Amino acid sequence: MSRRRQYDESDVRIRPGKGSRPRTKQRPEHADAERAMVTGVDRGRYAVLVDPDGPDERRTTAMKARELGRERVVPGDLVDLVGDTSGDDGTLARIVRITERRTVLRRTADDTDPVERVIVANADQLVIVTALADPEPRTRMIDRCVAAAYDAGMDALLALTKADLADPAELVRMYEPIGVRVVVTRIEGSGDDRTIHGLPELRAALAGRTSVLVGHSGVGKSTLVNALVPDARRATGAVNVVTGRGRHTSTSAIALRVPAQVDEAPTWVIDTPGVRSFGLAHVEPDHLLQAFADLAQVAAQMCPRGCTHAADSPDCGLDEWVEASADDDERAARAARVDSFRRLLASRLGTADADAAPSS
Ligand SMILES: Nc1nc2c(ncn2[C@@H]2O[C@H](COP(=O)(O)OP(=O)(O)OP(=O)(O)O)[C@@H](O)[C@H]2O)c(=O)[nH]1
Repeated sequence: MSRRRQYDESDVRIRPGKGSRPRTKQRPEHADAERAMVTGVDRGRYAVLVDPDGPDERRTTAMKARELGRERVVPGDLVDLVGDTSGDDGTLARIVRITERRTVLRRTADDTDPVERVIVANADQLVIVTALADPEPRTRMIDRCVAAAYDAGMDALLALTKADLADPAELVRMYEPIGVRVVVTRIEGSGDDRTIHGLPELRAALAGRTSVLVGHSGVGKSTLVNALVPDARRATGAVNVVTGRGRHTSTSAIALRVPAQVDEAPTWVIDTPGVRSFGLAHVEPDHLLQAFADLAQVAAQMCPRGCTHAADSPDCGLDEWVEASADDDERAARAARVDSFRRLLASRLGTADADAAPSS
C-alpha cells in the first residue's frame, strides 16, 4: 500500500524573505494536543470526537492547521487537536497532526476529478450491501469492492439483503471461498411488527470494529444503518454533520457509533452516501495476492520476478501449482482458487462505468 508521508511540526521550514521572524524547525511540538477521531467533513470543517470512547469524550468542530498543507483529513482519521477543544458553541479547534493510518480506502477517479482520493481511514472492514433482487446483484461491482477492501488492508463482508425475494445460495458459494464473510438479511412484517432477520448476525460481525458500508441506491443500506444506529436518521438526514444546523447536504462519508453491548469494544459504521466505486488503478497484483495467503506462498516460491499472475502471464507459478495437483479433485479445487483470485485481479481493469453492466 502506498502510504502518503505523515506531516508533523518538523516539516515546517524556514521560508527565506518572509517577514523578520523566520519560522524555525525548533518550534515546540504541540505537546498539549488532544487525540480526536474525525467523524464527518463538510466544506473545510471537520466534525471530531475528542477523547473518543474515553471519559472526556465530547464533540467539536475543527479546521486543518496550515502546516498540514494539502494533506486530506477523512472520517476515521485519528488526529491531534490544539486550540479550543471544549466543544462549546462557536468554538473551533485546529488539527495539527494526522496519526499514521492503519488502512486507507480510496474512491475511484472520475470525470470531474481524475485523482483517486482517500475517503476513509482506519476502517477494519468493508461491508458491501447488495440486494438479492430489486435491484439485481451485480457481481462485477461486488468483485471490485472486495478487491478494494483487500488492497486497503480491510476485510470484506457481503451483506445480502432482501432474502425474502431471492435465494442467496449462489452468491454465498461465490464469495465465501475468497474469504468474504456473508450475512443474509430479510425484512418480515411491516409497521411495528417489522423484523429484520439476520440483523443480530450482522451486528455480531460488526461488533468492536469500524466498518465502512457501501451499496447502490435501493439495496436496503439505509434500512440496515437505521436499525443499527437508532439516531442515524437524525445524524444523516436532517442536520449538517459538522455545524449541527440546517440540512445535511454533503455527500461525504460519516462515522456513526453503533450502541455497544456491555463489555464490547466500540463499534462504528461509516456510511458513504456519495461513493459509487473504488479506485483500483493503483492496486498491485502482489498486494491483492496477500489476501490469499495460500496462493501468496505459492507465488513467492514459484513465480518469476515481475510476474503479474494474470491468466496470460507466462510461467506463472499459480498455473504450475494447479498442474502439480495429486488428483482431479485437488486440481479442481486449486483451479477454482486461482480463478477466484484472477477474477478479483481482472476487476481492477474495469472502469467505474462497468458497474452499470449486468451481473456476471
Ligand atoms: N422485500 C424487502 N424489501 C426490503 C428489504 N430491505 C429493505 N427493503 C426495501 O427496499 C427499499 C430500499 O431500502 P433503503 O433502505 O431505503 O435502501 P438504500 O440502499 O438506503 O437506498 P437509498 O435510500 O436510495 O440510498 C425500501 O422500500 C425498503 O423497505 C428486505 O429485506 N426485503
